[in-house]
Amino acid sequence: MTILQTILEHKETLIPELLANKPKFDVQPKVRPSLYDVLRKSDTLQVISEMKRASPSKGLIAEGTNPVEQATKYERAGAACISVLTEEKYFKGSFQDLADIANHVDIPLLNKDFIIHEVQIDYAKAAGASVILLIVAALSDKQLKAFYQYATALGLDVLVEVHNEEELDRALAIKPKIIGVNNRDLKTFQMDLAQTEKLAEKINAHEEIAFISESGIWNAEDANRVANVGARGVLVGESLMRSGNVEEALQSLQVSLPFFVKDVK
Ligand SMILES: O=C(O)c1ccccc1NCC(=O)[C@H](O)[C@H](O)COP(=O)(O)O
Repeated sequence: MTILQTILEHKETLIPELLANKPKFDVQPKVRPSLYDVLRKSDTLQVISEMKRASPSKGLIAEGTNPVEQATKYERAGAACISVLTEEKYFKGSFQDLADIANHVDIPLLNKDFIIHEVQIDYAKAAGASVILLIVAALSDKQLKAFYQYATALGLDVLVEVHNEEELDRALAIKPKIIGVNNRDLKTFQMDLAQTEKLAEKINAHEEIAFISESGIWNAEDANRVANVGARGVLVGESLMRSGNVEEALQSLQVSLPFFVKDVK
């Protein structure tokens, strides 16, 4: 069984618990900028900065990190969006992390989790997220479409994540506004920025899509590599979590976009 299957099986066991408890968090209502607009209006590569304590591929990364302090550092350094992992068993995240961060930052907030049921979208919204993640590899076509529609009806942005061309074709069928190419193969953990390069042309044929590159971004060279094929943003976890100077590390990734077109009013 792959780690993705293991995570999804574990998620399934949690759904009855989520359904039994109405999502309730002490979160002040806030209107956040749309992630889509931020990506489309900026002429530098936008950094979606992740609160990531641990991962299946790397084990512990930064276990004792205070999520609000980390998110505040990201916001001050100019992050476009904060990504918060809420999966507990493998990533040591929580919805409480998300809710706490929501009360302390004003930029878009992505709930990074493995969504397989609509109730998880209710939790994301209740805990203050303005963006959710749908992983194509984890969903049937029917689920993908239904969850996309459900989330957008709730006013959430949706990041649709793909890793290969077959997943990209399935994603394009629902006409998403934001696509993320994950450079990490979630089945083998193999990392290759070439995935972003391989899929870029097909994504760029859809002018209205804002496309980002996810995982394995460590420095300006990586950032330039994905910006050069049309990515408008990067999703970065480990390198920022491990950095002794978050501001410097984050700002080194904000490279100029070679093909910038300011097309959103
Ligand atoms: O990070 C993992 O090991 C992992 C394993 C299985 C499924 C998902 C996983 N990560 C989620 C992510 O997509 C990343 O946290 C995110 O893109 C940031 O990646 P990185 O900058 O490489 O930490």
